[in-house]
Amino acid sequence: MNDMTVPATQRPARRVDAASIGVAALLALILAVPLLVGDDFVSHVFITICLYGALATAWNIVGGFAGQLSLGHAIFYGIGAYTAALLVPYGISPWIGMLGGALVSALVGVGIGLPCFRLRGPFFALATIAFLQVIRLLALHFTGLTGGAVGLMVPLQTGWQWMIFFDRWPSLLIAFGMLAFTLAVSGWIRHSRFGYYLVATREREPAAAAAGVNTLRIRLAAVAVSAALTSMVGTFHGMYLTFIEPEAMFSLAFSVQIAMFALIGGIGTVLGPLFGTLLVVPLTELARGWLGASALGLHGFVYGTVLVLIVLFLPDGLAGLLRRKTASDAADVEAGAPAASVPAEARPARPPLGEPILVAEHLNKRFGGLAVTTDVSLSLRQGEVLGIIGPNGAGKTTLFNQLSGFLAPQSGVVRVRLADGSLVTPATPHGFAHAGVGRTFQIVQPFAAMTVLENIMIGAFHRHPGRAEAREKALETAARMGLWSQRDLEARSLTIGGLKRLEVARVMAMEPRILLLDEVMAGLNQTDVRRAIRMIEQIRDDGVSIIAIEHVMQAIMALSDHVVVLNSGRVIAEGQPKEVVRDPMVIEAYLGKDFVDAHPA
Ligand SMILES: Nc1ncnc2c1ncn2[C@@H]1O[C@H](COP(=O)(O)OP(=O)(O)OP(=O)(O)O)[C@@H](O)[C@H]1O
Repeated sequence: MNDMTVPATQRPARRVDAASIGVAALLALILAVPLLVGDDFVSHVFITICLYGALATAWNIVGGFAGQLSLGHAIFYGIGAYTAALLVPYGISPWIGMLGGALVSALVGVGIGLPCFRLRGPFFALATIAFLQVIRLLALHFTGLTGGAVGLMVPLQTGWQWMIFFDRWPSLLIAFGMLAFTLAVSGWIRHSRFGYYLVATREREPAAAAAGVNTLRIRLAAVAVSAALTSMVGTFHGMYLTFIEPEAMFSLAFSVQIAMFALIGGIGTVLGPLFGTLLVVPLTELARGWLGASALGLHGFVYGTVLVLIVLFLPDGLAGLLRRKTASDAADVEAGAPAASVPAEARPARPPLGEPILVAEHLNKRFGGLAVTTDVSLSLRQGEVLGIIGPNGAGKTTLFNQLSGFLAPQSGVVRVRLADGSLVTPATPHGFAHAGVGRTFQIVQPFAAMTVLENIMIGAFHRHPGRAEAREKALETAARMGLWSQRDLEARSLTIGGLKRLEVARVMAMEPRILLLDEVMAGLNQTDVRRAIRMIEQIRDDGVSIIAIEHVMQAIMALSDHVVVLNSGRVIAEGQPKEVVRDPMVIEAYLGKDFVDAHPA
């Protein structure tokens, strides 16, 4: 790696250090204030802050990182409380019950997630509410187990073994430990490959799948972790309250409340849920304490007011405010980039084309009555650039979707040769990615909330699971793809040319052996087209075999070793570019006579 990358990799570390000190100071205050004040009510408020902060942080793993707005998280809270409380009469410590509850909750979470993760937006939220109501009704019905509407008293045995104390401070220590543990898990997730994959899946599921992410599995893992953590807090809260009943334990209002803390503090950030809790819980508890029975339900008014103010003035929550501040402090872009590309004359001569590396045989695909690909066969050889051209609606993108696992052909097969020479037929986008096939999308699919570098890291994680190595690979790829100076910008701020390069950079960071490019030059000006042609030549010379759908004939003529022409879903011609453009059928269906007049032999 070039020397110039060293400052770039060190600078964020200093920011992280400052942030870590801030977090440690905040946590120390949360623990120290109630211990120093020594008042029961203050201790109770801080215990509540710790517990709700932990619950909101756990919720945020699914609701924020994965972007799935669950309103049924009380299910796991209730399971945690009931599992431990039901085991206590058998002499089993709640600490053991807590682990059992976490395991049951993780399994229930996966069971609910499997059908629900097929749903999007409000439908997902509604489905989680429906599951919560079913479980609440079941808990009310099975009175022998749960005590039904009458509820269940937790046997009053005190001491660390039973999680019940006369003093407040042991409860405070446990609640604080839960908050710290949940934050540590959440922070680890956010900064690991798992967290990057979750955010990528939230932002653009197809692009994440093309980068090799098994999007369903990653979401199920998130719900399992989130459910287990929520359940652990539920166990302790049940013991702290010493009385549990279905209406309170499986409450919709409680589920909404947890989600709201995260929304107020900053959804999808590690500390946001805690910030939200720190703002709202003291306000509501103090209002309750001061006004007592004269203003029952006032806490709902406080939540509502804070939520309205946040939505109006801080749509990214409190954490968004902090992020804006640190981003402006850190606006320090260095100039210059490592050498981006090797000059063409310095590159070694191209080796002869090798054996077929991707083969499609007799692909047929219909959408209802419309035959979009009919008996399409093609073969890409090692080191080759295969151009696919054809008029709009010819079926080119549909063919690409079959070559990358996004669509299953009704008949026909796609085979990919692995590095060891064996042929496989993957069935899913991540299966194709694992077989070495990378693809771009005709309509660019950036992970908008991530920086350019983080976007490229999503591709780099495919072969470099560690964050540091993925970052190193992404920096190198950014330099090669001419994105060095934009690496710390949010992807949404790039121009169309930059977005197209980012699309290719993300795929190249996966180190694919086969690259499928879907109209990467559409909408580019002449300078950017020439730049893109040089970029693709360089990728080809690095040993990647390429299939490119393109309308820019200048690029097709300059790059392609072989061209396939599609029209109305059928291959109407194929061969060397110079032969194909003179084919009367191609001229009639696609190029037009003007093209031949403008490009005489
Ligand atoms: N999911 C779908 N459901 C129904 N019809 C579809 C679907 N996707 C594509 N089509 C139709 O299939 C045909 C081929 O579309 P496709 O996008 O593959 O063409 P294309 O050659 O890539 O076109 P363009 O050059 O405009 O991108 C079009 O008529 C399109 O409307």
